[in-house]
Amino acid sequence: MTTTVPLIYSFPGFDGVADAVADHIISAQNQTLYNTLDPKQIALIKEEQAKRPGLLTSSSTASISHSTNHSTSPSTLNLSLSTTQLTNGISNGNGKKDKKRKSADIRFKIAISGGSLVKILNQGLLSSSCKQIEDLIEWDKWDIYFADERLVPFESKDSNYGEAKRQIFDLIKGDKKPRIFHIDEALIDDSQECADDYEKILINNFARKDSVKLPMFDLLLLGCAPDGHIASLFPNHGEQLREKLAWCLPVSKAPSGPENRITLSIPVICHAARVTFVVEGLTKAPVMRIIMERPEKGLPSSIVNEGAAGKVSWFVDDDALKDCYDITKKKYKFLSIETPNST
Ligand SMILES: O=C1O[C@H](COP(=O)(O)O)[C@@H](O)[C@H](O)[C@H]1O
Repeated sequence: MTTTVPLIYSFPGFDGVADAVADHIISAQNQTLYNTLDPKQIALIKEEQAKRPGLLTSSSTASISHSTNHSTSPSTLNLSLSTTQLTNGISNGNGKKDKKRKSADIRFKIAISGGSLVKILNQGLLSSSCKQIEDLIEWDKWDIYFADERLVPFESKDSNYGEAKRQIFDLIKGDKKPRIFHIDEALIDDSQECADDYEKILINNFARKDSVKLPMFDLLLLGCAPDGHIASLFPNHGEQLREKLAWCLPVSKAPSGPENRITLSIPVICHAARVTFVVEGLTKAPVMRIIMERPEKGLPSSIVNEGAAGKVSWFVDDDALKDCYDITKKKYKFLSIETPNST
């Protein structure tokens, strides 16, 4: 394994991480939906879209998404386009314009993890002192997926979807809601069936007509546990870490937390447009040192640092970085919201 250096942003504490992660998410959202971070340009595009609802705003890669009964807010067949650019039409590759793809169809496709990340997202997106955020997040253009799920009932505190619902989705004000793609709770007793079913949702949404080798999330948010697992990929589960084909894997005998789970595979994680790790707290200091200074140990996050090189960033507080000496920390530059006091 070569040494690949990801971007490491460090912050004095939890609030600083939460504010920066919120800014990072909004920037990914705007880049996906408008292909720009410039608020004036975004306002202009929105104005144009309001005047001409059919305006095409995107080109290049198109993925077709179709909501299934797994989405909590089903809607109609939908074409979603990943890079945006104001244009009057989209070339279908033969130089012809495809009139069907409309700006309103572009979705921000994000996958989130469970665990401590959920609190960070609650703080950064919904409880921030920065009031601007409410106006900047376009929840109704989000498709939210899960990087992994623990196979327990949704009402359990161990359920990633359950906790995200209680701490994020249920607290979104107004009627503009995201579409949420979670596992089928009826399948929690069979991890293989549950993983296959979730993979089908991904295939349906990312590859219905196109032959797509891997789904491409616009943003994938990952945590990292003290034992080094990310999503539900555990350090000593070699077979899973080496998986090349499957998008979604069943996990049994997880060494910490609920034993049975499903998880996105390493190739899917590495294929995302942006892979972002969010880690805070003293308990993470030992594992952060191994990840940052001993990549040859091959922890799951080191595999991702390498496999998704150039797209990976880490948002970490000073406690979690306290044992890392041989790293270059970057100061995070706010791109979409005003720099809050916490950083
Ligand atoms: O089991 C899990 O743990 C990881 C890390 O959680 P954290 O609380 O240490 O941040 C989490 O990312 C994953 O989604 C979850 O299933």
